[in-house]
This record gives sequence, C-alpha cells and structure tokens, in this order.
Amino acid sequence: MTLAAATWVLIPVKARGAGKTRLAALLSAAERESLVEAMLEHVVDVTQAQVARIVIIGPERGGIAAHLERFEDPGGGLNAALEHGRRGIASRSDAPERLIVLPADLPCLVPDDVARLRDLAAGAVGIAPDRHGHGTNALSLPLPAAARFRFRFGPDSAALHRLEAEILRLSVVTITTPGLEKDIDEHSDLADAAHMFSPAS
Ligand SMILES: Nc1nc2c(ncn2[C@@H]2O[C@H](COP(=O)(O)OP(=O)(O)OP(=O)(O)O)[C@@H](O)[C@H]2O)c(=O)[nH]1
Ligand SMILES: O=C(O)[C@H](O)COP(=O)(O)O
Repeated sequence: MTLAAATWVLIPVKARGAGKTRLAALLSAAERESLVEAMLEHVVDVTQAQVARIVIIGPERGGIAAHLERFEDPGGGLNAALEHGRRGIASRSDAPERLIVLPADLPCLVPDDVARLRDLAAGAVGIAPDRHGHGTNALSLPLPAAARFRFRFGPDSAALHRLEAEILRLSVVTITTPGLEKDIDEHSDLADAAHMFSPAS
C-alpha cells in the first residue's frame, strides 16, 4: 500500500457561527463565517489528492464540505472531539496506518505540507508547531501505535504532545513550514489570510 493510500485526515470544525471568536472585534459574524468556510475549503482542496480519505468532525454546517464523511461532535471541546473521531476511525475494518489531524484554519497550507506529515517513518509522530512554537497546528499519528496518544490541544500543546509521544515510546518529527505554522487566531495573523477574502468584502 502507498503512504497516500494508508493515510486518512481528520479535520475538526466548530459549528456554523461558533468559530474564530477572537476575531469578533474586527470581523462581523458573517465575515468570520465566510473566512472559516474559505479556509476549510482551502484545506480540503489542498489535502484531497494527498491522502486516501478526509473525515470532518463537527456539526453539520450548511453544505460546506458536504461530500466528505462527517462525525458528529460529542461536545466537550476539541480534544474530546478528536478522541471521538480517532476512535471511530481506528475501529474500522479499513482503518488507516496513519491519521493526520489538521485544523481547518491554515490558509497557507500547500500539498507538500500534507505530504510531509504523511511520509514519516512508520511509528513516528509528526508535530507541526504554530508560529510561536507553543501551539500545535497539525499532528500525524501512526496507528495503531498511537491509538492511546492523548490529545492535549490548549496552552503549550506542542510540548505536551511531544511528551505524549515519549510516553508511548514513539519518535517525534517536528515539521516546520510556512503553510503549517500560519494558523489564524488573532488580528495580527489576519494578513496571512488576506487571499481568503473576496475583493468585494
Ligand atoms: N469539532 C470541533 N472542532 C473544534 C472545536 N474547537 C475548535 N475546533 C476547530 O479546531 C480548529 C482550531 O481551533 P481554534 O484555532 O481554537 O479556532 P476557533 O475555535 O475557531 O477560534 P476561537 O473561537 O477564536 O478560539 C478550527 O478548525 C476549529 O473550528 C470543538 O470543540 N469541536
Ligand atoms: O493547542 C493548541 O495549539 C491550541 O489550542 C490550538 O488552538 P489555537 O489555534 O487557538 O492556538
């Protein structure tokens, strides 16, 4: 099996209207929602040809990415949602050998970023830190070796995710690229998403 055929991607997305609240002082609810949708569509477009399957975890959101398989969000936040998604995927008879967790807010993501997360040595965990080096913008988990890797998104998640890999005695590869570093959280990040806004807006 090729690495692409053996890899699935799990993309977490919040409910319509619930995302990017930290940008509320600068963007209206409608603008935030169209930014979320444009970024999600970008991440899906870039990822599609690189892997066997993409699964969305989150509530139905008005037809966006509707062609993809979707798991309902169990509630309880991002880590709980990802755990639920991984468990559902790992229990399949056609479960992948590698699962990449990719947030939907990476407007500069390019196909090679996904390939780098995908093409790791068997048994290695890939961690892509955010631009500050503290957060985690993507994780690449070998299955079933990392079936019990605890998701620890939140403050200092990059260090905590490294620790989780060490606990499972899995090697860690840190992947730092412009496309993976640039998630959109705060006003100062918005320049990296300028190409996601239509000229009229
Ligand atoms: N399904 C699901 N996705 C989530 C949850 N929390 C965050 N996400 C998604 O995870 C990715 C990264 O989340 P954040 O960077 O915190 O983005 P955000 O929550 O939209 O932004 P803020 O509201 O400003 O915190 C985005 O694609 C979010 O939609 C959750 O509880 N469930
Ligand atoms: O663990 C992290 O890196 C953060 O919780 C991810 O969220 P952020 O995109 O809000 O930094």
